[in-house]
Amino acid sequence: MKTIEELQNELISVNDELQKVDAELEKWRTRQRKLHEKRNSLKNTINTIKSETLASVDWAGTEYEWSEDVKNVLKEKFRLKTFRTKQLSAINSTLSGQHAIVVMPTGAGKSLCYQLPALVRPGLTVVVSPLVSLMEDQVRSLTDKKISAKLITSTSPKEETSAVLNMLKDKSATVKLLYVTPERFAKSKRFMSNLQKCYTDGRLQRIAIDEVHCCSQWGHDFRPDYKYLGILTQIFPNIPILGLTATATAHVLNDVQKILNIPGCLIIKSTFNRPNLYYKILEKPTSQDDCLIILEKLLKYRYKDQSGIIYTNSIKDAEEIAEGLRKKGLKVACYHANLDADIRSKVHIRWHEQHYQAIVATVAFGMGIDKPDVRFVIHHTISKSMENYYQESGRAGRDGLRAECITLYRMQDIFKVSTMVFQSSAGSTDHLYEMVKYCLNGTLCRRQIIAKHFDEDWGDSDCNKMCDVCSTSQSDSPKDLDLRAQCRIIAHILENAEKLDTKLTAQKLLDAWFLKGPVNLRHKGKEPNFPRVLGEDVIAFLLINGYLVEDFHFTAYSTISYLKIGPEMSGVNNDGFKLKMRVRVYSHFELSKLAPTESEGCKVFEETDNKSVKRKTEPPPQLKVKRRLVEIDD
Ligand SMILES: Nc1ncnc2c1ncn2[C@@H]1O[C@H](COP(=O)(O)OP(=O)(O)OP(=O)(O)O)[C@@H](O)[C@H]1O
Repeated sequence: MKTIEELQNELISVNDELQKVDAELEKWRTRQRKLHEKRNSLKNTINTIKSETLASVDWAGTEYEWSEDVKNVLKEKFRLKTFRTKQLSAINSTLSGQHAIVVMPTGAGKSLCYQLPALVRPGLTVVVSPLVSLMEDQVRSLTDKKISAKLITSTSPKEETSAVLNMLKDKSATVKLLYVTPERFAKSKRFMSNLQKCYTDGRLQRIAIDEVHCCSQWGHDFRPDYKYLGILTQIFPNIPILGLTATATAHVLNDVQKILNIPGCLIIKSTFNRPNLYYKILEKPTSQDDCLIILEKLLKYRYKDQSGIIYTNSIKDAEEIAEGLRKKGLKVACYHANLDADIRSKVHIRWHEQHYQAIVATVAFGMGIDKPDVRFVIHHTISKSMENYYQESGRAGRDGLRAECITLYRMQDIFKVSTMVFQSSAGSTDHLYEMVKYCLNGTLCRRQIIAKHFDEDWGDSDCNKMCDVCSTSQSDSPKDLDLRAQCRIIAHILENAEKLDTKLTAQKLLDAWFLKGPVNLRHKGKEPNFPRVLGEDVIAFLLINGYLVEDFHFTAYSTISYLKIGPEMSGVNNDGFKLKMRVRVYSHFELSKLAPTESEGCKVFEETDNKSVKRKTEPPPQLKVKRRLVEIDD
């Protein structure tokens, strides 16, 4: 029998070997991870090249066998004279049998891209849509045009659902468009087997998927049942899929292609520039009462008799502001997820009917808003990302006429939003900081910041003085604030607080920096020789650039964001440390003067039959009222 010493020696050598194996495994795991990353990146590159090759084809031609019919249907059925940008390309590509994703900004006219082809070819187009209210609107509008369209929802009467399901098996049926929710594909066996019959009879023409970004977890409206749509290409081979969305980030588009099993498909993207929207950042006062005075002036004078939306980031704010404005004699209503569906629907309808001038809402007031004459969207608090901001502000000016997108910005709101973002699984502080960058900017065209977000490049003429930066004549050259000394002071304050076992919020840090608050937290130097409001900009600037980081702490009632020294601050005491911040230029803005109505920007691009692109002003389209906004068809 072995001695204990021998066994212990054996144990040591086994441990040594295990350590070596662990190190080896770690090496292989790292290699495996890298190979996975490389594989994904290669796949994405191949898909992008495939998409780009398809996109390099000129799809906007008028020489296709169906071109004459397309022209006639546009005029006779839809009573429209010309196509808007990329509509004809989308129509020709889907009629050619291509799988495609159409990316157009909100209000650009995506619906026509599948409604018109449905009438040019025999058979049925199935449209997947996430909201019952959107489906009802579309079916109503098509029926008005004498186009045969149906929908099935969980609330449709049994006989109606049955009739529609039978229609799928009926070779002589004349229905051209059928609207369903994604849940129908996932949960109704009868629907799927009847649709299979429709397919084997050769009557399924195409599947259009509206708001296709809902497939992706990276999108802003993820809907789990959209994932199920990936099987469609297997069940219905050769049936073209046409996805439509206003979300353009490459990450989401790649994900959507993967989920739908259409990698490398054609992507038809029109510009995201909305030339008729005027973008403006307005200094937000610290007190709610002062905020109300600004909002009152805007609604009473600048947007007198005009319709709009005020977005807040909490139900409490929405209720307080609506109440405050009502007390000032304004006709506004509140909208948030805690209200009953009936009340929300009533509020929405009355706003459409111009009974309310504005809706004070949380972002629950979102997808499905199709009021063309929204002349202003005011953000009382910043959005949680640029993507969200673009979608929310984009609800203004759908009629192509001038509208204003105003954001009230103040440093304190960063932390209101970051604590919410930190608690939710979907958001990210990186995305929020992009939004903060947009607000802190006072020298670069706001459109250029938005364009960067969508991988686009817009020049001065694309803005045409339709943002506060471009419309302000900047006589003095921009000023840079040297932050070397101030950074050292801020780092010192935070180090000292840590020694005292004290955590500092941004406000407390500002206090200590401006020699206010508890004496033991202050520094020994002089107070900064600039106003505190510029100090707020400095703190925000340091935060979004990694010199400061947020440290979130939970209490029983809330989440608090404290500030800590960030990784970029490590070199602050080195001789070579340099840091400058461009000082914001505040533009003039008349709260009490009627907003301008005319501008070059009030034009929308149109794609004509002969492909030349020209500008044209449109009359506002008819009002459409969305009934139910948020139901999910289950
Ligand atoms: N070629 C066109 N000429 C004039 N008006 C058009 C044209 N195409 C669409 N429209 C009108 O533009 C408006 C917006 O269209 P639609 O609802 O399809 O937009 P959308 O891109 O789907 O927007 P959202 O993303 O908000 O759903 C509608 O009133 C529609 O009638």
